[in-house]
Amino acid sequence: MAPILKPDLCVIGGGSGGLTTAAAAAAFGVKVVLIERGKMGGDCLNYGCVPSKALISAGKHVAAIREAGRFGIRVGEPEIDFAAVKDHVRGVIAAIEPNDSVERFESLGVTVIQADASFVDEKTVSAGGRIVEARRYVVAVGSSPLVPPIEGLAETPYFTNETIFELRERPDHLVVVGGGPIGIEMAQAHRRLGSRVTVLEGGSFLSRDDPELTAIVLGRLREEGVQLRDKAKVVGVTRGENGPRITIETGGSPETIDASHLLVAVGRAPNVAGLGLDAAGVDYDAKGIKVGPDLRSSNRRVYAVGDIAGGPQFTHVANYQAGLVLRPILFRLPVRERRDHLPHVTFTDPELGQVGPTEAEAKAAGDLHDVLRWPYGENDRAQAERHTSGLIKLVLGRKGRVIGAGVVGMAAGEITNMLSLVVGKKMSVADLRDFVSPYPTLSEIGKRAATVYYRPYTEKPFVRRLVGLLARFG
Ligand SMILES: Cc1cc2nc3c(=O)[nH]c(=O)nc-3n(C[C@H](O)[C@H](O)[C@H](O)COP(=O)(O)OP(=O)(O)OC[C@H]3O[C@@H](n4cnc5c(N)ncnc54)[C@H](O)[C@@H]3O)c2cc1C
Ligand SMILES: NC(=O)c1ccc[n+]([C@@H]2O[C@H](COP(=O)([O-])OP(=O)(O)OC[C@H]3O[C@@H](n4cnc5c(N)ncnc54)[C@H](O)[C@@H]3O)[C@@H](O)[C@H]2O)c1
Repeated sequence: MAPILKPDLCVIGGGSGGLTTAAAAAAFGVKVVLIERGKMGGDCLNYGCVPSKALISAGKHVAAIREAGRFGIRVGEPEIDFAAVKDHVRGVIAAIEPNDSVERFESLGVTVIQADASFVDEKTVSAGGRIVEARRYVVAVGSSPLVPPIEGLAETPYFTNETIFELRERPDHLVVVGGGPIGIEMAQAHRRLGSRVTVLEGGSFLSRDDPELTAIVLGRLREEGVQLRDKAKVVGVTRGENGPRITIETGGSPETIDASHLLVAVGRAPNVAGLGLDAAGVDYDAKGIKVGPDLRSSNRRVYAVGDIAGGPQFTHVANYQAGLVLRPILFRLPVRERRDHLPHVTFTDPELGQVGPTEAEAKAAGDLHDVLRWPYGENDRAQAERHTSGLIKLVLGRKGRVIGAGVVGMAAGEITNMLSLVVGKKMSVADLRDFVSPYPTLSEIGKRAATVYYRPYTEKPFVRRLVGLLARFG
């Protein structure tokens, strides 16, 4: 029998959160065991961010060719080889894979076990016949596609984010259940690559974002021919003649829609099954492992990061949390997670970014003092790029502090980086006004929105009188 492993740290799950934790801890010379049961890189690399952004990028090229006429360039309708597009997606994963590989982590000094991990008691984990007794554990086991209890779904073939990227023939009519970020990103990409696409959303589309901004994204999808049906709850699925037949409830009598392919994207379920959390004394619920602001579970040796920790489900959040838990684990320092500065971006065209509260959220919390807007149409670079549809909104708290910001438009994800710094560092409109933004860049819209705050000052009689008085002195 192999000897018991007794590392300082055992990380369970080799996705975004787990790999960041393991690599950073190993860099400090700490003994680390990493356990991964599936593909290294987890959801983000294999079934999530990376393949979805690669597919979106292919769709963007199609759109650019179709729009080339606006620049005086004449090209025909692009010919799309769907299987070759999937080769491109596979190629992007392959290019990133070495960073997340077993070989790389072993070269960093991490002991990697490729097996299913399960707690056997509060201090011990078993995986692939090995026993691990670590001083601390970081659980980063992620989430899986939620399969809703829709009648007939289990008996009908359907896709999730774990299978859709393997599909090599172009869907004739893709019906997407769920109008969250997965559904909307996948809908636009498939439409651009030549499929008919219908999205069925039981509530409202992209409901976590500002409706004033999402309206611009949804308008674009409709213009491109995506059928968007909100308040259309899917209640049943059967096998139709050419694929799944979907029944929706829209308030009136039920309606049916025929698809060639069905993609289910209705949220995520935490990967708690088989993890032995009860044996470990780790409390959990339907959202995942229950953690405090220090990301520690009810078992003081066990921390949780990423999707399993029950908070916002993004790779950058998993990475941020990985950075946080290392402080108590390595340096015995206290730590407190912040959520008010976490950004997210939906990679549609136009992109949609948000950091901190939306206007409605700030209002509901009683924190809203002002909202500043600046349209893309008033930005010279947006004009040169002919991408003038878009808007930035700065949500202000007391004394001109930027507590939230949303942006929709070309490269909104990149602009969200700057806004994330502004909100995270608790900056004010004065900071945005005073920094020098290179011309002509799209990011200038942040600065221009900030100047709106000062417009009323130019109208104040006192200020005008003072300027007039000073002018007399030459
Ligand atoms: C289609 C899609 C697109 C997305 N796009 C974006 C995006 O653009 N930007 C963004 O920020 N986020 C995006 N996300 C979300 C992002 O992928 C997740 O938030 C992120 O992967 C979470 O990281 P994690 O470490 O918590 O989990 P994961 O990356 O999923 O890693 C968990 C790992 O744990 C392993 N595991 C599970 N149970 C066990 C066990 N018992 N023993 C051993 N190993 C186990 C799994 O095999 C997996 O590899 C997207 C998600 C999807 C589905
Ligand atoms: N760009 C990004 O950062 C990005 C991209 C994709 C996914 N993600 C992450 O993955 C998570 C999961 O995304 P998601 O889109 O699957 O989930 P989601 O929870 O954001 O959206 C699911 C949608 O499905 C709808 N729905 C549920 N049951 C339904 C039914 N029976 N009929 C019709 N509609 C129904 C819900 O009303 C909801 O709007 C996101 O929350 C996000 O954290 C991030």
